[in-house]
Amino acid sequence: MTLKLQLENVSLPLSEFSLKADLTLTAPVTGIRGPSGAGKTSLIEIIAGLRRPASGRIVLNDHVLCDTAARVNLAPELRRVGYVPQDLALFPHLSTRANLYYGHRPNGSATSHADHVIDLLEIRPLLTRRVHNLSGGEKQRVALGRALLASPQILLLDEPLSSLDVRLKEKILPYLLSIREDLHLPMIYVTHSQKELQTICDEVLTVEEGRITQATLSE
Ligand SMILES: Nc1ncnc2c1ncn2[C@@H]1O[C@H](COP(=O)(O)OP(=O)(O)OP(=O)(O)O)[C@@H](O)[C@H]1O
Repeated sequence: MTLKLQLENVSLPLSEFSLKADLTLTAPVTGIRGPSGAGKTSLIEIIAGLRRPASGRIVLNDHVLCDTAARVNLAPELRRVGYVPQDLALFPHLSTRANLYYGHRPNGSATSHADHVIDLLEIRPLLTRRVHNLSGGEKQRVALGRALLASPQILLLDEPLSSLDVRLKEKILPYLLSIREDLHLPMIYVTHSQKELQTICDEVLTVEEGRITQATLSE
């Protein structure tokens, strides 16, 4: 899947500064890094539709998601944007299956897409388990699966490995690479880890006090 995500003169006032974005993303996987409190999550949430910018325009593959001048701001579920927040936001009392299919959007070959995702992430044995009984790594895979079953055109990942210990990081990273290689799904990947940036990302942006600059992967 090719990507063209345009953020045109996007501005969001935060407590100490404003987040400003004026860029076009086309890389398969764009990494986002920057100090704590720099505005990384805010940027992701604007794209996901969870926050409304004060001004600007956001266009995903020629589909207008937000245009403040035209008073357009699509609801998150209408954006074809998959989002896995830092806290995963799973429903603990529901089964893995119910969580997975929560935002399910059949994409034509519906069953095969769902089956493919479930097998790719190796979560079939977990389908009938309640989510609150799953391990951290299992929950992470279920959250990824839920986002993928909504057939997004882009996947937004906010520090997907940061809460996992080293052993689990090593286990989950290959699944993220499979999403990249097998599903060819473009991603925006927020991380503090240079290793993750180098392993999974094609380009990297740095966010500092709301300002976004292009960086190189080797820095
Ligand atoms: N709803 C809000 N209104 C105003 N300011 C906010 C809001 N949410 C967060 N902020 C502030 O905006 C700044 C950026 O927050 P954000 O969560 O986007 O940073 P971040 O780069 O993702 O940080 P971290 O790496 O710690 O997750 C912080 O100073 C935060 O306190």
